Amino acid sequence: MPPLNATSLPSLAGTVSVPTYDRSRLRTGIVHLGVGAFHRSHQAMYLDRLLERGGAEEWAICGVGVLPSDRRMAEVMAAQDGLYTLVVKHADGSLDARVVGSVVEYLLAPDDPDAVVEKMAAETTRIVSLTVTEGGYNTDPVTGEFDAGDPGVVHDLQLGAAPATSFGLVVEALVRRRERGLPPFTVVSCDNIQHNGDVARHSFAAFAALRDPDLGAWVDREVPFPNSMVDRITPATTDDDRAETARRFGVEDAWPVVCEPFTQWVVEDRFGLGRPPLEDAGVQVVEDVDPYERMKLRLLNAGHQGLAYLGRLAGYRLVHDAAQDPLFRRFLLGYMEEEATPTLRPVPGIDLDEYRRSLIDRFSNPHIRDTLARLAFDGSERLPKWLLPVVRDNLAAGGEVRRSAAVVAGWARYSEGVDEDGQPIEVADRRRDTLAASARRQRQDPLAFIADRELFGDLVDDERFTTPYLEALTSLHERGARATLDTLVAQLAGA
Ligand SMILES: NC(=O)c1ccc[n+]([C@@H]2O[C@H](COP(=O)([O-])OP(=O)(O)OC[C@H]3O[C@@H](n4cnc5c(N)ncnc54)[C@H](O)[C@@H]3O)[C@@H](O)[C@H]2O)c1
Ligand SMILES: O=P(O)(O)OC[C@@H](O)[C@@H](O)[C@H](O)[C@H](O)CO
Repeated sequence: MPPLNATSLPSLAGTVSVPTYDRSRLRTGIVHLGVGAFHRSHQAMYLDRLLERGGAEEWAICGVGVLPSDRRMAEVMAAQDGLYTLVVKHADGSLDARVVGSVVEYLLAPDDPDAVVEKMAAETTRIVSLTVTEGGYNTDPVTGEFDAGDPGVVHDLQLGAAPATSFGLVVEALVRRRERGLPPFTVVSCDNIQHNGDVARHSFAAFAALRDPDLGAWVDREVPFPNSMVDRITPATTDDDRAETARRFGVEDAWPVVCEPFTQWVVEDRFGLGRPPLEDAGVQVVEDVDPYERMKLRLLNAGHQGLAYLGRLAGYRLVHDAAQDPLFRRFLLGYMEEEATPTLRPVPGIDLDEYRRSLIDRFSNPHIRDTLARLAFDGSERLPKWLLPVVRDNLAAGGEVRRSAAVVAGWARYSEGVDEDGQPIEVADRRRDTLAASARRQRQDPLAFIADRELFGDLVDDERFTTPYLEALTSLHERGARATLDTLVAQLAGA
């Protein structure tokens, strides 16, 4: 079996769908920072669809790895000429595979930061997009302020330093464009953050202002940052995925990507230098993305947080196993119906009953084999941004918060780093040490975990939250996750 690359591509056409467009004629119009699993299952897939239809030849993608840990991706992209296999896994076990051809270049910033800056500064680049995770915006979880003390930021602000962060790279490219009389590109964040464009604007303008206040004001004023809502469950690729891609589709791909069938991208129509005809690929281009992103982050992503900690404590490792458990289904649906949905705005064209049910079905797809560990990664960047806004809105409106409080208590118990069988839990979080220290104190001082005001603000002062939180935490300590959920679900059903 030949390895996947431009030369072997024609020979694969019999076993897998491959690009029929001429990749040698494509031009790069988009530079994407953070080419991970999600970019490859989502934005690059939409662009591949457009390229297949024709008429978007100037919108091919140059991928960029910002971190040294992107080296493996750089090697694979170089060896495979940017090609990779996207394997869609349906709930009935059937698979579709397609070799995606829209990523035509890849640059690793730590090797050559100037090449990355020049690529973004080039006149042909009209969009810079990002999937650099929630933590990649370097903001305080409660205040939203940019962290000027971050070591990468401090480094990038030194005179003459080669940029090593997204902020340093993007702002330097904007500076060069401005000096050359070129208008700024549009920055499109595709991360799971409410108002991701506004957050990106705030962070990039704050960094630019630290270089020069006038530059900060210019970025804030002149660079378009549309908000977007993005959705497609995409787990990390495993060796089994590689083997299955070879066996089922005859493709020897060092880094395929697997995902669910569902996909959605809703983006605001604010592009300074034009955009691809995204609608033709099924993207919803709207005036205001807020209702969509609120719905998705508060139902899907906060729902994921509900599974991540309590599911792991109850002994599960895989998302679908927890989601198929009737107790977890009732708990999750209850959270979605009674706590998240009352905080949403009407969402054009969406039946929320149907949306909630479809989420449970999506979580239950056994072939995705998504892990609870992936959902629990960097909880300190996620839970405060997805679940705590639901709590705050409900407290303000006199609404229900008991299930949300149980999820937060689950996170607190999980952060102790030991499961209910006494086995270690690998807590992967940039604040792991702080979380572990406060979680370890909570057996004596039960509010210790949520006393961290950087994460929880003033929630610790509100008895309407602390009372159910303490009940859940005590029950998790004394009776475990299952019994805690059982009681809560029964109580709330009778409420
Ligand atoms: N995987 C999904 O199901 C999914 C779905 C919707 C949205 N997303 C969004 O995409 C993001 C990435 O998910 P993924 O599955 O591609 O993860 P991944 O781990 O496969 O890739 C993450 C990429 O982000 C880069 N990155 C991380 N921190 C960074 C930083 N501080 N600066 C610059 N680059 C940084 C990594 O180097 C890597 O290239 C998520 O955090 C989320 O916001 C993911
Ligand atoms: O990717 P993260 O870390 O932002 O969040 C974990 C999951 O909730 C998330 O990846 C979902 O699978 C995704 O948002 C579905 O579209």
